[in-house]
Amino acid sequence: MSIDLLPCRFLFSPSAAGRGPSRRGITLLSAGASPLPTPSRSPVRRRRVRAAPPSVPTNQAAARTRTRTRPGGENGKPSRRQRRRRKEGDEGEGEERGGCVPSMEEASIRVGTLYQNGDPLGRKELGRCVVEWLRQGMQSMAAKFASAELHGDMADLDAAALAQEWGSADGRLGFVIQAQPYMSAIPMPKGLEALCLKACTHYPTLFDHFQRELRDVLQSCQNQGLISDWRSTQSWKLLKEMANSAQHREAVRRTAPPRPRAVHGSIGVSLNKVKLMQRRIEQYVTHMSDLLRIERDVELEFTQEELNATPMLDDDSEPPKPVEYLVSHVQSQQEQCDTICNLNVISSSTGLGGLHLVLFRIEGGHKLPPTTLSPGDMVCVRTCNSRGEGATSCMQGFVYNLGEDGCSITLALESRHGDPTFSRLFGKSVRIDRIQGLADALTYERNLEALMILQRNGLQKSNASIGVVATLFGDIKDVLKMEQCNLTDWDESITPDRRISERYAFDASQLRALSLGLNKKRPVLVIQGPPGTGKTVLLTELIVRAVQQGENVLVTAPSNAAVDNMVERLSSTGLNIVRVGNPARLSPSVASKSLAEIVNGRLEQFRKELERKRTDLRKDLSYCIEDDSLAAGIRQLLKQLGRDLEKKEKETIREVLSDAQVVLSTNTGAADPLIRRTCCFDLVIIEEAGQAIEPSCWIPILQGKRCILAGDHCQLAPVILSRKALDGGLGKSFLERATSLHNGLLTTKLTVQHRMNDSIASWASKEMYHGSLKSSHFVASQTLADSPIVKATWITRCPLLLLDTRMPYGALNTGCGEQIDLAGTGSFYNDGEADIVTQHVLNLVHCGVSPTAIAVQSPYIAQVQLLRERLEEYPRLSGVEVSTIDSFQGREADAVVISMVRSNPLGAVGFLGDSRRMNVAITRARRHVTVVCDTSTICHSTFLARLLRHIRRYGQVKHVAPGSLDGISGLGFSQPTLPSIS
Ligand SMILES: Nc1ncnc2c1ncn2[C@@H]1O[C@H](COP(=O)(O)OP(=O)(O)OP(=O)(O)O)[C@@H](O)[C@H]1O
Repeated sequence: MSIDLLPCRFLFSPSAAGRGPSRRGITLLSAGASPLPTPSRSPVRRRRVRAAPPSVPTNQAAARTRTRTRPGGENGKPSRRQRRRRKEGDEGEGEERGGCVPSMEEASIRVGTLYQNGDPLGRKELGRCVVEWLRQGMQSMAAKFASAELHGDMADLDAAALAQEWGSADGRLGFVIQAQPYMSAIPMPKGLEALCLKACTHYPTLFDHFQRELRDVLQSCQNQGLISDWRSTQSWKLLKEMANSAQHREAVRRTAPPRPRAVHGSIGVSLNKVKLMQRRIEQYVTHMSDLLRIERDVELEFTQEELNATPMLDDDSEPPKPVEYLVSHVQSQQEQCDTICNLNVISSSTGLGGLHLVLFRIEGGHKLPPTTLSPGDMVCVRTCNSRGEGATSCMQGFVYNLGEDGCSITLALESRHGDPTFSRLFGKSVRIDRIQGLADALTYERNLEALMILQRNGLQKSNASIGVVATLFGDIKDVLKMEQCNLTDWDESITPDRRISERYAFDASQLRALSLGLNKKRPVLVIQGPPGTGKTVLLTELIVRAVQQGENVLVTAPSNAAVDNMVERLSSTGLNIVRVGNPARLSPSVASKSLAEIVNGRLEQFRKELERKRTDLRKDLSYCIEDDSLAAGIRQLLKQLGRDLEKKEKETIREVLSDAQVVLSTNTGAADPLIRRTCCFDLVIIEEAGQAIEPSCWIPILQGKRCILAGDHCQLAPVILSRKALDGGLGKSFLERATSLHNGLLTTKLTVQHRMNDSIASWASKEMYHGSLKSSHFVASQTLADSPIVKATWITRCPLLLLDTRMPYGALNTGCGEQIDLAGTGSFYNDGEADIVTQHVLNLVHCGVSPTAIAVQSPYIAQVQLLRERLEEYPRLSGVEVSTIDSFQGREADAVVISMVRSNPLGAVGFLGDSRRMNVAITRARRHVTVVCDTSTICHSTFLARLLRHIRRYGQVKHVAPGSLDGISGLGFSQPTLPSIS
């Protein structure tokens, strides 16, 4: 069917009004004078402006102006009553010109600006006046269209042709042209003419308004019974078809302004990118949870092995007695274990923080056997038979204390969900095993919980650490976008804060780290520092200054020892610090800062008073008859006193924690509800972050607005038992991962070490840090002999010494071979080396070196124990610290003596070849390092061979046999006759 669109145009043209009937004989109406009833407004339609129909001029503008000039409510805003009055006025008064008169603000909207801000239509900014103006124009056009419907003229129109006409590029123009007379029949709002002209030539806008107005007109007709169903009218169907036509859609798409991208309010990144981040988080959480589960399963296996390894007594054996045994799994985890059998539960009580304290005594009131158990040790508790054989299911807990009478031991047992499962221990014979590798269910749960929180809340606006999460899971563009939105600040050119520290003159790299660390807008900072570069010192200063700038700080570390080290450093700063953690696991030196101690101190008076009341009530109770109502009342009062104490305790804990400027705990300890519930921190600092597994770091990170990770990925890594979990990445620390993110944007490096003689530091620098570690000139040439109380001998002047147990012609000195620990630990010891170490330490002390300035280390626990025994034989040596390398990380000593132990024909060096462990061992020394070893075994590792070569070059070498050293003269052996090799 051929289509003649002219009549249609003509039909809708208001300019044709009064020129007589159209070709099709339709009555034409003038614009704005619809014969149809004014449509009632659909309830779903939002009308911002109430205006009388244009045909009815109103004084609304004047009324509105008047209303505007009336004094407003608070803040100049119109009060509710004024708004209501204005509304009433609007309804009652007419409008002078157009729908309304724009405010100065509206009038000042410029079309150019609208285009610039990506909203050329100015949908938002057009303002109610322009929208109203458009609506009125399109209403009158729609009325005409509907009137054609009522007069039956629509049937002749071909919808497809009309759609093509209006949908095509030309048709678009056609529609716009047709609309113009209707639009110009309505007076434009004053001052918005430019905007109105822009809007009334914008096809999608016009069409959109037209469609809505037509709907309203038709609905109104339906309401008045002029048509039966507005949706089935010819005009509506026609319009729908047009709207659905490909041409129309294409036209709309081409002219539609680009949609402003939805943006996440807190981080300024588009929602699509946020979705991508969330997907990354989910993948990460799934992966990490799997690895945690794998690791936990392997830990449980080890635990079971250990429990099964408990030697059982045979029938002829003595009555039950403590069984001491050693276990072996991973060498670095070797620890002696202890067991106490035949214990009875005496009583239980609740300790601070809801700990369930259970008191045990040996059956028959005997003394406890000699035990290596000490407060803080993790234990497993099981029921046992009369021979000490334990049941398979066990409970986990800690040694809380050992009774002073030597007969009792108190354990802190965990109760899950308020269920004190230990009640089943009552009346039974119980055994306690200490096993180092015991799978710690609580730690596992807390790590997993942190991952879940990360997944659920990580990108939520309410999450304080959203900036940190977005930085770690976004790409570099997201990070820069956040900076553009002024939400973060990665400025590296910040002028270092050169305020003089009371304690140290910081070097340039430290000052830079300090400045970056104090930038409140930097979500993440990684301080990567080789040994001795002052990470701990710097963190202490940073915490002090962060508190000065009004921040509260959460400080965590993977181990209790590292946290306690920070507590000690902060104790002298005068800050209000609180150490949270199981009181049994804290070192005595920090007890005064522990939450338990502080709370107990504050409650002392309250407790005394409560105890006095209790005693009085009990006395009263004793005078009462059993079923007396008075007795019941007293019992109630006693219960109430217990509740009062509990309440007071909770209040005090909350008070102490919220008053604290710095809260310290282990990473997993930060999941303690006491910390979680109390506050959100401005700054979270994780010390020794290179030693922590990633999930554990999320526990503190998610509690702060920004975080600082400090550590060294070339020192000890997290200990992982499962090979699969290790390969999956659980052994890679957060610090290591964050260092490589965003081209190193998050990281700052400390480059100057302030601890070691340069001969010691240069080995670490070359071997581990690509030569980037420099020595401060204050320490570069320091030796033991610098101290006025130390005799200057060739030993005390020598920073590096190798005591070789093999003679120059290749024979190993007697007694210097390695031996496997007969107790079955899998650990090694070396008698000859223990002897040489002891003699050497005696030499040093004889020269005037303080025993407390000497640290003896060995990677093997069996050797550590042997060395302790040997040194204990000499009271003069009391104060010399003997420990495994792992437990000495983070600390330092003037002189360090290392016993390498391994000496075998195969050249097996075990985990001595772990460069990170050896890096830690050597770099603990300030002025002197002695390595005692069998060089022919050790040099089988190329890494260790390079260490030996370094010592030969920059230090001294002496071949020694046990007993050849004279620890009494102080010059036990003469200076090597052979010059050191250069
Ligand atoms: N700017 C400085 N001026 C003088 N001494 C400093 C400075 N910075 C650090 N030190 C000293 O250097 C030694 C090492 O510092 P610290 O223990 O903080 O280093 P670290 O990086 O934590 O070492 P590690 O990683 O080996 O544990 C300490 O004795 C400390 O007092």
